[in-house]
Amino acid sequence: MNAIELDAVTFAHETSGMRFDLNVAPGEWLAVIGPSGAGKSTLLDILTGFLKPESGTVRLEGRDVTDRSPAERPISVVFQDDNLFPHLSAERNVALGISPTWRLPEAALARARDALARVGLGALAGRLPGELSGGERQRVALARAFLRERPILALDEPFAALGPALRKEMLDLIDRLRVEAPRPPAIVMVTHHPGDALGHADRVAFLEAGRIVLSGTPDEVLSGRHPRVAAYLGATRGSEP
Ligand SMILES: Nc1ncnc2c1ncn2[C@@H]1O[C@H](COP(=O)(O)OP(=O)(O)OP(=O)(O)O)[C@@H](O)[C@H]1O
Repeated sequence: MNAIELDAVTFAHETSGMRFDLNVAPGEWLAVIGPSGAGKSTLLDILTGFLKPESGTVRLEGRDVTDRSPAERPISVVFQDDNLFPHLSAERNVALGISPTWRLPEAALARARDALARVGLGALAGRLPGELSGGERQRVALARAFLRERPILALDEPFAALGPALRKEMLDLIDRLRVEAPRPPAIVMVTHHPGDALGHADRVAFLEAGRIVLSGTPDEVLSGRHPRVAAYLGATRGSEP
């Protein structure tokens, strides 16, 4: 059984039509790349349930969730920013991932502290998000996402605001959290940095004009043998740090 199946899913914004067919295996890490406007965010929004497709089926863990809201789907999402409640400490933010109640039980807080220690933030568990750096905030968001143990993790350019060295650190952290997870989630990661996939993702999907044009191992796709991918890589090279 696949973790994710998008079957003939269509969606049209005012000027652009999309159609996606995609399978992601349990525990597989898929990076989604492609030019601006290709449909990467739309694909993720359909997967997470923020957009409802016009036709087709979204199946997660074998269950048809096409009409289900984001909260009803077995997914955690980490965005580029605004993942955390600004008035709550890091440990409370993480604990809310497993115990969404106002009066957090001590057991949930203890698990949250443990999760923060595993991402190197044990000493900062009591800080508010505003008292953490951008990279630290994303560590908190990742700690929460992995603690929830949802079968699917959607990453929407989570490290776009970070410099290349920090991005690499974060990708390494995901590698480690995957290995340590009782059941590693399937990951779909939208990124504007194709190089992020190398050494981390299992597969890369290249999107253009609302279609998945090519899907393969990072080495295959990023070799640039496909002319459309080569054109995209050529265009991004100038901006790739
Ligand atoms: N709310 C909207 N209303 C109308 N058109 C939209 C809307 N959101 C996206 N689009 C259009 O749909 C297409 C795909 O947009 P999408 O945001 O999915 O692309 P993307 O690959 O994520 O782009 P980027 O890399 O710039 O974030 C684009 O042509 C965009 O202009």
